Amino acid sequence: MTIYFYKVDEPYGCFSNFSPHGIRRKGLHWPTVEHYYQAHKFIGVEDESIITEIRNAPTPDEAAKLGRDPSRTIRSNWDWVKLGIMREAVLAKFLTHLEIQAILLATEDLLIVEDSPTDYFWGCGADRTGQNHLGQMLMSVREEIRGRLQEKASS
Ligand SMILES: Nc1c(N[C@@H]2O[C@H](COP(=O)(O)O)[C@@H](O)[C@H]2O)[nH]c(=O)[nH]c1=O
Repeated sequence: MTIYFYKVDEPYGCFSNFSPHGIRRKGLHWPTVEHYYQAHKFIGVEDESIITEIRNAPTPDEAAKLGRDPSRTIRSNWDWVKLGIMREAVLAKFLTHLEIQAILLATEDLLIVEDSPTDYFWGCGADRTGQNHLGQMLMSVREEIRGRLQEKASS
């Protein structure tokens, strides 16, 4: 069995970066992982006010829209750093919100796939041949949390 997810209001919607599970990083609150991810496209760029604008966006869709605005220049090393930034945020999300941590752990060793019809990097794309980096990340976070809990139980 494979777990497919995409929209927040569909099964396993809590695995989406758009789910309403905030994280705290370096003293700041981020309403969703998507807000955090999109804002980090602009660290070190000339006008960093966009970072606050994205953090304050009323919805993750609005944050993504701002982050994807083609008229703005994103940091030049984005493709090198985006996986690390996303993992940090996804791990923080599942360490913070125990009710969704339980949902993630209950998937045991099942394959998790972001069933995005358009995204062949984070998701599987329309024909399901995409790289599924978000699904892979969720499985790696699942493994890490499982290890941490085992360590805690045996100490
Ligand atoms: N879930 C979901 C999306 N997918 C998310 O989009 C992000 C990638 O953004 P980018 O690097 O700017 O292309 C990443 O968090 C991926 O999981 N996109 C959407 O427009 N709506 C949605 O409900």
